[in-house]
Amino acid sequence: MAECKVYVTRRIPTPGTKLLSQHFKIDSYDSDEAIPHEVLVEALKAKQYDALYCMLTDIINTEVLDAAGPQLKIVATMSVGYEHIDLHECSQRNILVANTPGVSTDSVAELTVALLLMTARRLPEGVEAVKTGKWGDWKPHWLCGTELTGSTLGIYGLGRIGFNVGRRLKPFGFSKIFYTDVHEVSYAKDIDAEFIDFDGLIEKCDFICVCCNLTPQTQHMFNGETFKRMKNNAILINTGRGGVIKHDDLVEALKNGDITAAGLDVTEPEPLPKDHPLVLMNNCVILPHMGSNTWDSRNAMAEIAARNCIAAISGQTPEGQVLTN
Ligand SMILES: O=C(O)[C@H](O)CO
Repeated sequence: MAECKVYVTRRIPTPGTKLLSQHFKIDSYDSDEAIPHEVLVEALKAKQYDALYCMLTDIINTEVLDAAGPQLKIVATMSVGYEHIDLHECSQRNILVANTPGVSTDSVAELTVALLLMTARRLPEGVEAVKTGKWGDWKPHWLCGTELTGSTLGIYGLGRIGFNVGRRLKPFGFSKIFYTDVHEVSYAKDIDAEFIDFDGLIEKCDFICVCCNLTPQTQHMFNGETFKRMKNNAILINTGRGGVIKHDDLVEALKNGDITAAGLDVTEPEPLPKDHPLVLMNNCVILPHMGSNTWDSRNAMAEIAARNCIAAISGQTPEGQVLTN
């Protein structure tokens, strides 16, 4: 049997390369930076790769798939999100699509809790004050934040990550946990979470954690109209996808006091320019999309994406197969 070939769009953690090298001849973009789209297209042309191992920064569209050619069996992304891949086009061409579910659940859930606490208790402002010599005498009103105890928590998207955020936050003593999803899920009872529609979620919750994927249904669900209906004391946390929030509207909502604060690990666009109004606001805490940045998660993600490629060339169902139709 001819040797199978994979194109890898970035330097990846060693466990992924090790596994791939047992089954494939590997070509890769030898950089820690994202491959420019036109470079990816050129790299794939006439090379007859069996597998394309990509990242969430690579737009896998018709142009890329045309360049890869009809022998391509799989697009395996080293991410949970797969909104950068044209699923319809892959399905038309019988190309499998696979992601890395499960292995970054804990890391993203942990970071969501950290971001919620950072935002609620204004920790970045405190750290900044110490570093810049603004820590003066103790003052009754200085840097007061919001307590979690007794508040209502809303989780938008109770998948693996949303559930694990709820599980970690429950011991903080929220008076009630609500969740909104496309339908009710039985495991919600393990964290005593109550199903509620989107209107109820935004009107009742003091904290809302966005933990969903970006889909046509979730895109810009948090917009000017939504913010006007949220509680003025509400704090919005997003570790799902930036596109779920309309950022220009969030700027206005934070300025007008429609909501109190926001904590974002994902933004639209990414990276957010350093002079973006949200970056300059004290009531918005922004992290550079680092939810899955732990060695455990990244090594596991690299490995599962490699296993997905191997499954595809062995005629097996990849464990992270995404349904494309
Ligand atoms: O989709 C994912 O896996 C994450 O957003 C990357 O950290």
